[in-house]
Order: sequence, then structure tokens, then C-alpha cells
Amino acid sequence: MAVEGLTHEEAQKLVAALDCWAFTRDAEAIGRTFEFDDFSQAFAFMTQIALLAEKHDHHPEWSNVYNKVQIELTTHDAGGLSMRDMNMARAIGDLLT
Ligand SMILES: C[C@H](O)[C@H](O)[C@H]1CNC2=NC(N)=NC(=O)C2=N1
Repeated sequence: MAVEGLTHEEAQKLVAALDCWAFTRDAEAIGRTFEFDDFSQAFAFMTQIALLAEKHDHHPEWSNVYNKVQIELTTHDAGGLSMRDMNMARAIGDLLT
């Protein structure tokens, strides 16, 4: 299913408005690393994101090492960034507030 991509200029403005997310992979993705007190907290966070991902039909590329969760968002269906990534990044950040 094709999804409309963002221009680099659009993406730059949107990323600047997100807390702590930055371009990765030549601006084809955005990434952020989260750190928790322990594995249990990190994994609880991942569980919440898994539910969000299903709700949004948008899934993170991520890795976890003990108390750290590293996340990248990109839209395969757009070959780069789309509003789906921005919305998901916002929703993930909101889990912590
Ligand atoms: C068919 C289904 O809607 C698509 O494959 C969705 C699912 N989750 C997705 N997740 C991400 N990160 N990018 C996508 O392009 C994407 N596409």
C-alpha cells in the first residue's frame, strides 16, 4: 500500500518539533534511544509500543539491551519518512508523560 512520503524540508520541521528524535540513515528514518532503570521497565515500555504499533498499523525497528530500547521509524511503503513515523514518534513519547 503506497503512503505519501514527506519532503526533506517537511520532515526537518516535524522532527524539530519532536523531543529527542533525530534523523538516521541519511534521513530515511528517525531514531531515539530510551533508557530505564531496569529491564522490566524497558520491556513494559516495549509492550505498550507493540499495542500502539498494531493500533496505528505502523511498526518500529528496534532493539533492546537490558534497560535500553533503541527505536527507528521509517515507512517502507513510502521509501522514507511519512506522517506515520511522526505520529508514531509522538505517540511513543506520550507514553512517558
Ligand atoms: C500492509 C501493512 O499495512 C503495511 O505493511 C504496514 C505495516 N507496518 C508498517 N510499519 C512501518 N514502519 N512501515 C511500513 O511501511 C508499514 N507498513
